[in-house]
Amino acid sequence: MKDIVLSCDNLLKQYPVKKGMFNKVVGQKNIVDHVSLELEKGKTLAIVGESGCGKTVLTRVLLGIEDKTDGSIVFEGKSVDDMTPQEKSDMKAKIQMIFQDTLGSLHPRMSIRESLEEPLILNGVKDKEEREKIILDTLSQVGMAPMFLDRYPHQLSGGQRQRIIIARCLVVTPKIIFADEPISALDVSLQAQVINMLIDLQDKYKLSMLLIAHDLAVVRQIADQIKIMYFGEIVESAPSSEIYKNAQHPYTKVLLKAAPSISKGLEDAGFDIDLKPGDIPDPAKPMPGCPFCTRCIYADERCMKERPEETEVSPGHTVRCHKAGQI
Ligand SMILES: Nc1ncnc2c1ncn2[C@@H]1O[C@H](COP(=O)(O)OP(=O)(O)OP(=O)(O)O)[C@@H](O)[C@H]1O
Repeated sequence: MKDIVLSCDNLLKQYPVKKGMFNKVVGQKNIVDHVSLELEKGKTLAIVGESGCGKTVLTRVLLGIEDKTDGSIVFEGKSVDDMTPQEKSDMKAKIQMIFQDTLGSLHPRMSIRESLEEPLILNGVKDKEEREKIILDTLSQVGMAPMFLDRYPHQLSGGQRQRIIIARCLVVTPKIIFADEPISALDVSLQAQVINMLIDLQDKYKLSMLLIAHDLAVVRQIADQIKIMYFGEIVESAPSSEIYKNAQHPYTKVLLKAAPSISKGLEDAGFDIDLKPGDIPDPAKPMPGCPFCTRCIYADERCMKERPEETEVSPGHTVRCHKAGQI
């Protein structure tokens, strides 16, 4: 049986559409559009989609930084709607976040030791010696020497800072890590190191990971499950290997083609498709059909008029596309 640590069902996040000099609210736009997902213990779920598709808003709502408009979120078997404020704050402590901006994620005037000590103090670890022991243990887990403790963020390289940010998450023994583009700001040579380290740490601590990325190459090595997000919706969802071998949605195929390291040799498998010149729809002006139809080379009249339902093409592989199986 699956051990689900965090899930959401039909999650909806709307923002008001404002107009005119007085910012009058004239409607609502769906930014996270009825998203459902399950995060399993010790596994990585990747959400992949281009900039602006709603990935960050989804993580903010899941974390409780922003309120959901509708739908449900369940953490360790309990709905967040039924949680006391204390339970909500315990949940937040068990979910830690890694961002891509390594410099902005650490306080510039705090030494590395202070940065690692702060979450421990906030989590009630009162004994200084105990804090130092946890810090030294965690530092070695991320492959950093104790001499870095007295340095400041600007004295570290991007890769070293990302290790410290990961250590800062780990000191409070989280259950889940949300990683928002954790390696996109790093040099290619460092990317593999950080990904390998995350894989090792995940295995060691049985961490669940929600990995946010705009590139399918980045998540290939680490994701167990991949969800492709477009315009606030999950348009394809499958186990990782299935996405790379048997993608069904044209948008997924475009993303595969855009990742040179994985697109090589895949042309014959139908991944050599391009985008039609067209705009991403405006969330403030919802359209009746498939949101991808303005950029899809296969779109026909039905795609313009009728929103595709989610259909299962094989066990655990779902897609929202009228053309699935035909292209
Ligand atoms: N507070 C807000 N009010 C209104 N619209 C917002 C707000 N926050 C985000 N948005 C809009 O929601 C959409 C999704 O934003 P989001 O940051 O989640 O995208 P993303 O997929 O994470 O992009 P990126 O990869 O660039 O971070 C964008 O169009 C953004 O302008």
